Amino acid sequence: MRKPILAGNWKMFKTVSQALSYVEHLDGLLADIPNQSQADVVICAPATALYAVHNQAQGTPIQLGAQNVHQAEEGAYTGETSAIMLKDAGAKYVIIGHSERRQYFGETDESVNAKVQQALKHGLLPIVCVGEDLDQRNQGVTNTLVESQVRAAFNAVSADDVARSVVAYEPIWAIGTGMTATAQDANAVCTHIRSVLSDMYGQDKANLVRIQYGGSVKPDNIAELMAQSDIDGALVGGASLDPGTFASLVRNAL
Ligand SMILES: O=C[C@H](O)COP(=O)(O)O
Repeated sequence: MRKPILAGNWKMFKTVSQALSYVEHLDGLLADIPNQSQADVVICAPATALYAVHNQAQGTPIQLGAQNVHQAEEGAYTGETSAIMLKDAGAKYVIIGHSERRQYFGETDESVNAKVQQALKHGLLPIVCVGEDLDQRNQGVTNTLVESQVRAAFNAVSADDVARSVVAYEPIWAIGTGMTATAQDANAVCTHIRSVLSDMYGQDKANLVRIQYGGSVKPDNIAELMAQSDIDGALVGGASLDPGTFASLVRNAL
């Protein structure tokens, strides 16, 4: 049985003071959800707020993730953040290869793979994002594309490391648009992702990997998504920005 993982991706929102007040508020709301400990609740904060959120979240069920990592150990990479730094700031997870990073910052399957390896090397758990755009979906190449993204992301990664990783299936056309894949369509792609992982690492390891769906997930559609066989959680953008909405989403997910 895979533990559900509900991760909020704040993207480029929230100052440190806004982040701290959010965490305090969310902690109080989670306390009212009796079975909340059955899920991992993660906030992927901007780099500037990581350390402060880490401190604020001590002793709460809220776990911390980052939104990006550089693939190098350290060096002259102005503006970048290493896995060592993220770990030091308190991050447990890191989102890698989000479609916004691929689209606006030139990330490729190769850089995603390097980042996955670097994150795992330093004990960060990657949340690896894959997904098709609307043209690709209309052309019927979703499974082919997602398969190549998954194979590339985990190239040369050990089976044990893959089992600790999270994959987020995020159809690009559903991100921030209010358009959600149907739960059945989303699950079909997540099942395909698991079959690819099974082909790469064997069924037992593939069954340990948690696969999230992302793309306009809200409190009112999370339950149906979570009821699917291969969806183990959600990567949530807009609906994670308000603690009340995110807490409702966690409640409805369970
Ligand atoms: O990382 C989160 C995704 O990009 C989904 O964003 P959204 O929930 O605002 O559609």
